[in-house]
Amino acid sequence: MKEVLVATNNKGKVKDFEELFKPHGIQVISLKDLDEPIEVEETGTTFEENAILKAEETAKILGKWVISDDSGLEIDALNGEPGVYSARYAGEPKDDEANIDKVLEGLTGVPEGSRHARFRCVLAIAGPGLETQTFSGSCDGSIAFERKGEHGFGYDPIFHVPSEGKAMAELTPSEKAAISHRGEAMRKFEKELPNLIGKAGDRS
Ligand SMILES: O=P(O)(O)OP(=O)(O)OP(=O)(O)OC[C@H]1O[C@@H](n2cnc3c(O)ncnc32)[C@H](O)[C@@H]1O
Ligand SMILES: [Mg+2]
Repeated sequence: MKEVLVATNNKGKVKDFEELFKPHGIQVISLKDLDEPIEVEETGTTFEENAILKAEETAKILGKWVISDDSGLEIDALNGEPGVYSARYAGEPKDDEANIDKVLEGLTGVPEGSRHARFRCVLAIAGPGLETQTFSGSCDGSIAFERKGEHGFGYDPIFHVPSEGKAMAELTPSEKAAISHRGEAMRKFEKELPNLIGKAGDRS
């Protein structure tokens, strides 16, 4: 496995995955690199359902193993919103800045101690001859009052990471990989990697 197809159209996720696969010498190819667009409808009600949908549908279309990622932000004071709707919280088309504005407005008047939130991520791997597997991770923090930092994507500028004393967007890619929801899911996936490479070898 010298390259891996990640079934995502999100450039920010692609960068995270490049950082995560770098130590394995594995190159990341995403749906953005394909000639034909693939956009799987995310009709599930959980991160796990959507991750499986994206991985299985894309694997069926391409006829090879793919990894997908479904993720989002859960804010306690907003009863778990935006959750599985994180990408399009402020409506179509997907707009990270508008999503952040909507979260900050929703939390108007909510004091510092009541702004707990968590990022969640479920990775799924699916493909020919493989039983679909999932790996999950989460990252606890709180929603800041304003944006900080230039790294990352999505809600990173307003997600305060207490262990680092910084916003997620202030962390370098390798610092984010070490503590993020995607990093945690990825480390579980890594444990399974030797088995998966073995299975890939059996098929060739
Ligand atoms: O479905 P794909 O094509 O992978 O791309 P997407 O952006 O639509 O991805 P999701 O459906 O999984 O929605 C995840 C959203 O949650 C947010 N999100 C997920 N992980 C994040 C992270 O590490 N940092 C900041 N925001 C994140 C961000 O708004 C994403 O658009
Ligand atoms: Mg999506």
